[in-house]
Amino acid sequence: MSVKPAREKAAIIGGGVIGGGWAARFLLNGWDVAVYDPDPEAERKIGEVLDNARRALPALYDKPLPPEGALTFHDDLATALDGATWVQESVPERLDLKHRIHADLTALAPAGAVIGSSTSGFKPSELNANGARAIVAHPFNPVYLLPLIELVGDADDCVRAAEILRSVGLYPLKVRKEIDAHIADRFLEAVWREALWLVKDGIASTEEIDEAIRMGFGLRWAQMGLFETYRIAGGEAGMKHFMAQFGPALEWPWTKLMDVPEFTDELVDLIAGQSDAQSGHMSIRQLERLRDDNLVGMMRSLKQSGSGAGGVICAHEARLEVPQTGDLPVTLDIQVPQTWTDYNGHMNETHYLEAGAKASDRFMEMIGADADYIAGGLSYFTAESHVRYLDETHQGARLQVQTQVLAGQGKKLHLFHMLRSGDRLVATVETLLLHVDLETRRSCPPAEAVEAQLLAFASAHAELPTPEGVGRAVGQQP
Ligand SMILES: NC(=O)C1=CN([C@@H]2O[C@H](COP(=O)(O)OP(=O)(O)OC[C@H]3O[C@@H](n4cnc5c(N)ncnc54)[C@H](O)[C@@H]3O)[C@@H](O)[C@H]2O)C=CC1
Ligand SMILES: C[N+](C)(C)CC(=O)CC(=O)[O-]
Repeated sequence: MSVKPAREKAAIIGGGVIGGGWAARFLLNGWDVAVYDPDPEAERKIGEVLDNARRALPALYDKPLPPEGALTFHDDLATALDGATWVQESVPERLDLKHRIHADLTALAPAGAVIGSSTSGFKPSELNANGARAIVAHPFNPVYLLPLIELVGDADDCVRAAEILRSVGLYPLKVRKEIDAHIADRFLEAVWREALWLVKDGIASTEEIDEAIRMGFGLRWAQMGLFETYRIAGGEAGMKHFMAQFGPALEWPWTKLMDVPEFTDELVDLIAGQSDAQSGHMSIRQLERLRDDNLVGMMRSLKQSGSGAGGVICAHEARLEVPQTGDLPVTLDIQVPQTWTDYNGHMNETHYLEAGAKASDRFMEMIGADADYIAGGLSYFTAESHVRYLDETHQGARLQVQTQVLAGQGKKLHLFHMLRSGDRLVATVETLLLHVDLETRRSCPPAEAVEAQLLAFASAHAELPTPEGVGRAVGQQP
């Protein structure tokens, strides 16, 4: 009898904005999560973060995440920590408070557990000044979507932590030396400081500053960062030319450098007032959902090239399984992202074909026509597709595709994809693919091993009834 392995457990100490995001990241990756937070509102707040996470994180993937773990709340720290593999402290950014909490965590957490701190700026040597054993595991909001975790501290603990973080789809970046505010918050601090000056000096409003970011360099940074972007900006002459041209500007008075505007009531009111005028018509949860839908759309695009966060999702997706049920292979199992929907409030027509195309790609992998095979110069091209739209499906719905081989001999591969949402058949995509030589760009027979696997599917599927709708032409719909 096979014994199901026990689920891993994470203890979340402090369940606010960041602790809630960590809880969602672990839960949606199948971990049990125990939360310790004295705030009586913590359960409600985490519930709301979790609702937003459920509509966003699974929509990044073309495979389902593991079944959700169990979420529990505890008044007693020892119970929350019992059996935890990962302990994440996310209490407010005050060193005295962090010292008290880490003394307790070091005493009570299981000896083998990683103890991470979400601190935005404290160094491990500061956190551990009284003998604690934490590493910095600094996340980015929303933790359930953004992959970066800056790891700072003991080398062995960071190696162990990195493997766990990768298993839940995160991207650990080991910071070589501890410094105040790690790597990313050094930038964010500089940008924020300059922005505060621009508002205080009446140069720009909060809205104009946000436009200056999101209409320009913000778009560039998500896919290439700073240095790769500037390499291109140097033109054919490259990075040295870029530095020669723009380096001297660092000496000019472009920035206020280290001066920080004084946080007077007047400045705080000015910024808060402009921010209300800019975004006050939406609640924080609505803004979070808008942000998440945009992030999911952008991150799904980055998957195409494997750039930046897109590469992290691809690597995590390769570790996920598509559960198989029934006589036909399940070739796609996804949660419909918001960016697949349209002004009619349902999944847009183009994405039914996209789902069919992804199912064809997956079926090719199943018969051995995978990335290595394609790199070897052989592949399939789609020659014809027919989509029947039978029912609606919506954002957040689970969409599963099962694929029947109608014919699979020689150069031809004739597939019938059935798209289901729950027990409803919402579309069929019938596709004819031709095997091609990528050098001559002409059709040719597949390699023997691929043909053998294809024939095995084809003969098994020939025993099954022909699905309703096969061979249907446009206009024949009843
Ligand atoms: N908000 C952000 O954008 C980011 C914050 N961080 C870091 O994450 C940490 C937490 O920040 P936020 O989540 O923003 O703060 P928050 O104020 O939203 O949440 C803090 C939570 O800790 C709880 N708490 C207070 N004392 C506690 C105690 N003794 N034991 C257990 N829980 C306790 C509070 O009730 C609250 O729910 C900070 O170290 C911060 O620097 C890191 C990345 C981004
Ligand atoms: C504002 N902040 C310093 C708490 C921001 C971070 O630490 C990271 C983030 O999510 O931007």
